[in-house]
Amino acid sequence: MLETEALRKVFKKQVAVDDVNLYLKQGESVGLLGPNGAGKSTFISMIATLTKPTSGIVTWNGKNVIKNPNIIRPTLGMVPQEIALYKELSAYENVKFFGKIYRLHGKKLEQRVQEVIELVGLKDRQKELVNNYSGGMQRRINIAVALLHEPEIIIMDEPTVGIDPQSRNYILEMVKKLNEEKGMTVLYTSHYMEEVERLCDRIYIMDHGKVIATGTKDELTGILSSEETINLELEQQSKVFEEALREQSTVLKVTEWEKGLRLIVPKNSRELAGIFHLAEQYQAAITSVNIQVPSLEDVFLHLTGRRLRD
Ligand SMILES: Nc1ncnc2c1ncn2[C@@H]1O[C@H](COP(=O)(O)OP(=O)(O)OP(=O)(O)O)[C@@H](O)[C@H]1O
Repeated sequence: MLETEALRKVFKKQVAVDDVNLYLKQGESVGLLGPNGAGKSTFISMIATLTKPTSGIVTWNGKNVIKNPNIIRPTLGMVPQEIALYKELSAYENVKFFGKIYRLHGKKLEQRVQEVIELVGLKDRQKELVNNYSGGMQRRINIAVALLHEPEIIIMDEPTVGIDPQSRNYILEMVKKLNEEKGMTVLYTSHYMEEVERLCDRIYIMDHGKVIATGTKDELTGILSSEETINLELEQQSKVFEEALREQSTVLKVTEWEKGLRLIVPKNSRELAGIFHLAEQYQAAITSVNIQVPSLEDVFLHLTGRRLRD
């Protein structure tokens, strides 16, 4: 239904999106996961026909969107990262204003305004000025605006960044409902792996403008089925211990985390005895050990050598 082929955007010499192929079937919820600067915003803004690609194709039901943006615009709802609201107007007035831009009027306008405000859970507070809203409530109104014209597909650009946990949870649940109960197709970008794990049927992992892996969560973590992660909590970080671990042929990767070190080792390698031995040798005090099944974060680490939120 929506497909991109070798979609590319170069700003001067900076390749922001590097020949990305992606597809979304009707009713699917697809996640685009990547760190800041991976090219997610630029990619989706090309799909939403807000940015012109340097090269490549976007099709909607087989028709070329770049040549004719009106093929997709009426059926697409876009939730941008920044808040695009009039702060000195009430939430109700804001939504109504955008409804008129979508050429809704009269009873239909009033009905849709109330439906979307209810959907984002702000019916009781719709008459308040947006200026008095929390960041999370403002995001919810932004989402309401994107839903006004009953789009078939909604594209969300990191809708939970910088907002309170309650609004975050509300937004996640709402996206899930829109997808599962209303059958809306969703393209959701985030650098929080828990969010795409929770919401998305399929995931594209993006880094430096490229898609570096794609699949269901199980398929992606399956990349690491031969490995496991060991989290070592240390009394304090120890560079010599870290270096000694790196030199072990059975330790595939070592990274620091706030409480100690994280190691990737082959599954069932029985590496722990060796690790304790080294810790003793280098006088590193291990306070806790935890072996974890692979997450999308580990997949990202495995593929790039960096953590998603470095
Ligand atoms: N208008 C622009 N002019 C020049 N460079 C740009 C422009 N927009 C984006 N870039 C660059 O393209 C790269 C990808 O940026 P983009 O905003 O698409 O990434 P992102 O994954 O959405 O990250 P973020 O979450 O920080 O927005 C970055 O290096 C960014 O600096």
